[in-house]
Amino acid sequence: MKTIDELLAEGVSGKRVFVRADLNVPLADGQITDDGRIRAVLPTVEALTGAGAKVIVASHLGRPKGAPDPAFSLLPAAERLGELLGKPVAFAQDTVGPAAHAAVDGLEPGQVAVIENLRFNPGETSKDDAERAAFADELAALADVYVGDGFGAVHRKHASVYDLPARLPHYAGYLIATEVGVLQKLTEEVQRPYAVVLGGAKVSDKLGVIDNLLEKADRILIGGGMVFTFLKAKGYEVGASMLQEDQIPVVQEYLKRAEEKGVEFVLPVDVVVSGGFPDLKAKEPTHPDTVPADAIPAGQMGLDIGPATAELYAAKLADARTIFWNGPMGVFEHPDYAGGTRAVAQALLDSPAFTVVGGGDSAAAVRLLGFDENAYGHISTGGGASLEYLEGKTLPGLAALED
Ligand SMILES: Nc1ncnc2c1ncn2[C@@H]1O[C@H](COP(=O)(O)OP(=O)(O)O)[C@@H](O)[C@H]1O
Ligand SMILES: O=C(OP(=O)(O)O)[C@H](O)COP(=O)(O)O
Repeated sequence: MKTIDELLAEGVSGKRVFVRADLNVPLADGQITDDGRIRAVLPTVEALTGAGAKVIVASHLGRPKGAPDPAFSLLPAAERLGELLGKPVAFAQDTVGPAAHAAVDGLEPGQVAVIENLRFNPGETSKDDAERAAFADELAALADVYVGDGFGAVHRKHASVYDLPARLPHYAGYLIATEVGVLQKLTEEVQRPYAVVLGGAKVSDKLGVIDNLLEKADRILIGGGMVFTFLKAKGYEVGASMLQEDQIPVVQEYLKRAEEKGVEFVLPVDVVVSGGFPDLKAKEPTHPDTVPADAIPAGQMGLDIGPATAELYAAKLADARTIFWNGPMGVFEHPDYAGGTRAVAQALLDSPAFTVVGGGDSAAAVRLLGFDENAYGHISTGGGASLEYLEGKTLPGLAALED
């Protein structure tokens, strides 16, 4: 994989450089609540502007449905990027249309333009190779060189991640190089016991990863929205909680295999429930209940692991030598449901293990709950990406950067 240092050595002055970043930051009411992913791409953008490149920064944000949707505009991220760079950043209100071309044509060496959300275009995420290729051709027309630095999206076979680098000279940015360096070590020299903590809301993505983790980890602790498919698989009722009904047989098979292989699955013993999903804007008290994990009342929604579970998980992490954590334990954005995530974040710090926290929301949670991000072994900007990397899978966005 050629890195950006080689590009800089070759010279980029006056060249149009397309930086595929992951600026998929959490937003509340249109405001960025954590800018970690924007800060993570600064070294790459600053090196390029410093060398006189015309820099085009592109990213997805959220999961819009292949058409413009103001709720998912990249404008707030572009503004924040400008603040962090300390200079104005042009913003194009389309991705490959006239506004994007005008913004790029208007760039002087050392200047930056952000184009609108890549996923406003159906070609970006299409499963149809020809449709993705056509969109990649349009993106390629904007630039002379490609720098891949959106680590959080390298597991996606999307036009800007996978097809575009094939059309331009391509290099890995500093973030991708750093992430891969740390995670590679984790695949080669894992100190045991190796504990993996999984939570969050992207349940179908992450359940698949467990198949492979059963071969690698000694202990797997489950929290977040994933919990309820496990509880249901054990025969418990889960009320109105998040549930992947179709995955129940898969989870049952995981539980069986774990027992055969001596891998310890640790599931919640208690759950914090409420009558519905909390209002994350108002953040008013919701008066939740804590109930045993096998007694979630009908109509109640599980929104965090309970305090007994938090204590159990801390104990299960205390003697681990390696811990990988992806996915908040609950709806940490509301103070009533942040306890489990806070407890796990603290348990990682209390343990002597090498600790890796992966994922946009997990990394944001650590910072928003007031923990020192530098106290962890590594904070990865990618959750799904780091999990799939640790599985040993070939990731489309990394393969595309190979020569
Ligand atoms: N029990 C739950 N029910 C619904 N959502 C949950 C639950 N637990 C956690 N979440 C949500 O999961 C989201 C993060 O999930 P995800 O995107 O998978 O994590 P990451 O970005 O770290 O990979 C958070 O916004 C959080 O509110
Ligand atoms: O937030 C992301 O992944 P993550 O939640 O696994 O860290 C990336 O921006 C990828 O987004 P996607 O899961 O909508 O493809």
